[in-house]
Amino acid sequence: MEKSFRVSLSSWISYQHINEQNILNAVSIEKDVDGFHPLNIGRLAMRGREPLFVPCTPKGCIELLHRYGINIKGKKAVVIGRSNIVGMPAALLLQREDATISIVHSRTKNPEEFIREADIIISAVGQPNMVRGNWIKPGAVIIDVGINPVEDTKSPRGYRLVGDVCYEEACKVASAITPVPGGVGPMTIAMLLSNTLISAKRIHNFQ
Ligand SMILES: NC(=O)C1=CN([C@@H]2O[C@H](COP(=O)(O)OP(=O)(O)OC[C@H]3O[C@@H](n4cnc5c(N)ncnc54)[C@H](OP(=O)(O)O)[C@@H]3O)[C@@H](O)[C@H]2O)C=CC1
Ligand SMILES: Nc1nc(=O)c2c([nH]1)NC[C@@H]1CN(c3ccc(C(=O)N[C@@H](CCC(=O)O)C(=O)O)cc3)C=[N+]21
Repeated sequence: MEKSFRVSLSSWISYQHINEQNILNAVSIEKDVDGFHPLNIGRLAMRGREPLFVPCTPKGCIELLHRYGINIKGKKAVVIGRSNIVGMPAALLLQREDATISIVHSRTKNPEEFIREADIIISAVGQPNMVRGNWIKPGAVIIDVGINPVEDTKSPRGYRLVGDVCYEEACKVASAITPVPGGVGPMTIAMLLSNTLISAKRIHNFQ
């Protein structure tokens, strides 16, 4: 009994250890609606190549900029955060749109120096109210990706959601800012549906 338990325990451990890279490599690139497969990310990074799918949250950020008529070409943009799912692909997309980008991360010294220069700010950090009003260039456009729960005893859930940007301060300085909730979050979901539709149409040779 004990011996067989040991054997099954070791196989259980190898089953439970989900390896992110193995999973991402296993997803068929034609069905990679998250846009996380290394081939898709590689194509996103290369000039003259097109990814089959653009990651949903960064795609939603660019869609918001387009829909609100915000010019990206030639603008200074800062992306705060460099994760594989948001910050890095957001920076690649802005660069593809001919912005000049800076990427700020946890090892950046004096992040506000970079942020103050930017015409467009995309923040994907996960730190409530990190970006203050006096870090923002007057007239800048702010896309706040952060979804951060903060304790709020007055809310029925016991918490409320805030972004990475101090909204009350930033809305006085920015020319446009996305709220949290009701900003990028719902766009992510819409872009996942958009990518799923693109995938289905391609698979069925549908226009
Ligand atoms: N609205 C939406 O649809 C989505 C929202 N989110 C939200 O966006 C936020 C970020 O998500 P995700 O990218 O997955 O998070 P990760 O934790 O994977 O990445 C956070 C990034 O922020 C950087 N960072 C951390 N602290 C600081 C700091 N003090 N100053 C500057 N940079 C810092 C990290 O730097 P380093 O690389 O050096 O560690 C890292 O690159 C979260 O709040 C998450 O919930 C995420 C996905 C979708
Ligand atoms: N591989 C991966 N893919 C993701 O897509 C992913 C992830 N990891 N890690 C965590 C973040 C977070 N995220 C959210 C998406 C939408 C809302 C959303 O729609 N929020 C609503 C509010 C919802 C509420 O009130 O609870 C809003 O902002 O209006 C929130 C959070 C996706 N993420």
